[in-house]
Amino acid sequence: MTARTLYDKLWDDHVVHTEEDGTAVLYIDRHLVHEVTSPQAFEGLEMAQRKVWRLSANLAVSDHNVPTTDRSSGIADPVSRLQVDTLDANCDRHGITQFKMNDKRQGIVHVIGPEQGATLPGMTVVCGDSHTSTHGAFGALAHGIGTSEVEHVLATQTLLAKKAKNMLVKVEGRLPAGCSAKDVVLAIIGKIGTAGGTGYTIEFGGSTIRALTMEGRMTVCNMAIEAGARAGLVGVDDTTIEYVKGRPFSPKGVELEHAIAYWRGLHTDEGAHFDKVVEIDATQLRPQVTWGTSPEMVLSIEDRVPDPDKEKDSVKRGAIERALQYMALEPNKPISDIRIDKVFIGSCTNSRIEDMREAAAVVQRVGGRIAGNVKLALVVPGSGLVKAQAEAEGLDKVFKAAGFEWREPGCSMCLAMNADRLEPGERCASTSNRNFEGRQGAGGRTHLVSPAMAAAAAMVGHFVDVRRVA
Ligand SMILES: CC(C)[C@H](C(=O)O)[C@@H](O)C(=O)O
Ligand code: SF4
Repeated sequence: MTARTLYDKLWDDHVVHTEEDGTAVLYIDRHLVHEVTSPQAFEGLEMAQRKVWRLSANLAVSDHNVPTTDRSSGIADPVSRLQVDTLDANCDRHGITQFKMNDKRQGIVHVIGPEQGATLPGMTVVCGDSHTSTHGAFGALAHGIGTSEVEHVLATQTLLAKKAKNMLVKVEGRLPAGCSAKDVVLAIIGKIGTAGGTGYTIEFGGSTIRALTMEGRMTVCNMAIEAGARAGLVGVDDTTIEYVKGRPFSPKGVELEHAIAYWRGLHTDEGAHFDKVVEIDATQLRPQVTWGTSPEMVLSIEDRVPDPDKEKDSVKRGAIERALQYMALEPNKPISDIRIDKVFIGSCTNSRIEDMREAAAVVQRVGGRIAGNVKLALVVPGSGLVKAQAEAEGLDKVFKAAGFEWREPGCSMCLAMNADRLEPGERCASTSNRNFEGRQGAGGRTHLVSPAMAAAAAMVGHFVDVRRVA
């Protein structure tokens, strides 16, 4: 048999039918649903008088529009309230399992899927959300879909798809102190660009990736979409299997044994062909900070803001100039001199328990309170269960004592769809995944960093090499 990549295997195991032009019908194992991209899908289903094809494949949660402050009196904003109420009503009507806003298991869809064992190796996982790539960390074929596709999946449990090409991003070596999975993925995007993965499914491999925890692998796959690839993947190993075992939705007993036997084969065969291979030396990494308005505009904490005059390519020069203007940065300014107004530790990239621990450890190490110029520092756990775990470990106390706000789970300040946002001109150190103009609020300026770097910036008031703070 010819050697196959992990992507080839996942694809082959889910294809129901392929047309001559390559369009395939893929079977979908898990459909995650949130309030933003599902209302029209349910409406379409009802207009066609269809039922949900396989109820148990669906799991729903509201995350983008939920408030992160006290929820006892509901949602103040009428638009957000309508979105959340609509999802509740749709799930109730169809009998779809949903974690409602005040359920302890509620959280960001990409955090709760894996946490519940609803995301499993070998699955096809879709959701009307581009960061569905996160779930590829489990050796699952996972990607975002549009609202009309959400309706298609609800109605048929299948999706029309065309196979992408295979790309391998191989990261080798031990991560230096102060660097984490976030720095790895920012560096990858810095190298290949936001279009580098377009048309590919990216498998992340190499010793650095193997050494990452499942949470770290999720952080990397989460941002595959920012590298242009709809899906990111990591092969299954003991780390994967250990993480998956014993979760509410995972198989048990003999079913688990059968599943593990299958999962063990979910890696790329020796000698399989990749259409593109990129190699990264992790030992050379430094903590990363984005300076511009695209995730590829990224440098290390030891660098300076780029100088457009040094760029020969006029298109690139124009892009740098525009980004610097929006970000209100002067060329050649040391990244470590950039002062910030707000800090956001959260989002589906970095809101799991290890992220909370990493940030709290820095806060504790530096000691004292957040810097005077930092108006607001938010810590938003990715789910109610992450929040409870963090509280059991006393992390909330560490944050609160230092002046951070400890919030309820949701997308929060990752994007301006709820009450948490930047005001025009404000500058934020954020652990999220997108730094586009206005992403965190009209006129807001976003710098993407790791949880450790965000915590360090909060304490010092400007970006700082986390290896240098106390
Ligand atoms: C609202 C949703 C459709 C969107 C996405 O697809 O990713 C959001 O989650 C984001 O991060 O921009
Ligand atoms: S946390 Fe941010 S990136 Fe993730 S799903 Fe929510 S809005 Fe999208």
